[in-house]
Amino acid sequence: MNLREKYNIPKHAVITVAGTVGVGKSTMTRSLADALNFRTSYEKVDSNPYLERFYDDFEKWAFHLQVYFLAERFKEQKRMFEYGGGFVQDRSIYEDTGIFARMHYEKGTMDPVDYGTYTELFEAMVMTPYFPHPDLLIYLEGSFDHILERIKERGRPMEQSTPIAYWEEMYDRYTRWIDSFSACPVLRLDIKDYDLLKDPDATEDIVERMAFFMKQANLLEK
Ligand SMILES: Nc1ncnc2c1ncn2[C@@H]1O[C@H](COP(=O)(O)OP(=O)(O)O)[C@@H](O)[C@H]1O
Ligand SMILES: Nc1ncnc2c1ncn2[C@H]1C[C@H](O)[C@@H](COP(=O)(O)O)O1
Repeated sequence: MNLREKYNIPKHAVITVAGTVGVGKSTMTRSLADALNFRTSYEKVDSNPYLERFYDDFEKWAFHLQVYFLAERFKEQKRMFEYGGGFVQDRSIYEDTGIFARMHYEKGTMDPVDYGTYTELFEAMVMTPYFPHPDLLIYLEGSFDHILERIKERGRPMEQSTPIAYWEEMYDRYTRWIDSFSACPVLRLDIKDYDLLKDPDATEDIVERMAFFMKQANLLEK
């Protein structure tokens, strides 16, 4: 019996892992998907044709990158729908608009006309009754220093050369964003409370917490 069956997690659930850069979303996505026997949906980093150019010149590439991410996430949404769920997804589409696009617009590195076009496109595609929300969003949080340490440890060159102020701004925005997020139920996990890389029991503890949370929210299989 896998952990999904043991804890009655619905077979068709879509679980999204959210949080700032470097907090541990991809690692959590992999562990949960393995434990639940779910498929994964990752965001494209290595094969993303705009990401490095974007980090080199925010103003020039912000719009291209946002449209690219929006298209990619929408395709993934379609794929998850076609499989009928049973997915763990690395980052939500809501973070693209609520954190990244908005931050670049408000900090002056995304043109206001581009931002308007992007927002209209996002709303037409996502803010419709036909767009299914995840069943659960797992929000990973931790201290800024801990997260910065992880960004350094992972060592993606384009992120190493980005000023720390950028990560600080993003961190603060995430903290405010999650407090008002209401598109689906949110389970918050503090990264100091588990270590998926060193503790073999950590994943089961998290699945158990998920099941407890989903039971309170009436989301479990009967
Ligand atoms: N639970 C964990 N315990 C210890 N280190 C972790 C944990 N999760 C992630 N890491 C490390 O932190 C770094 C960022 O993790 P990653 O999953 O790539 O983050 P994200 O997808 O949120 O950007 C990686 O070096 C990863 O090995
Ligand atoms: N929507 C986005 N706009 C700008 N940058 C983004 C967006 N989504 C992801 N990113 C960046 C941030 C990181 O450098 C990589 C991957 O994110 P991660 O949180 O490490 O999975 O892409």
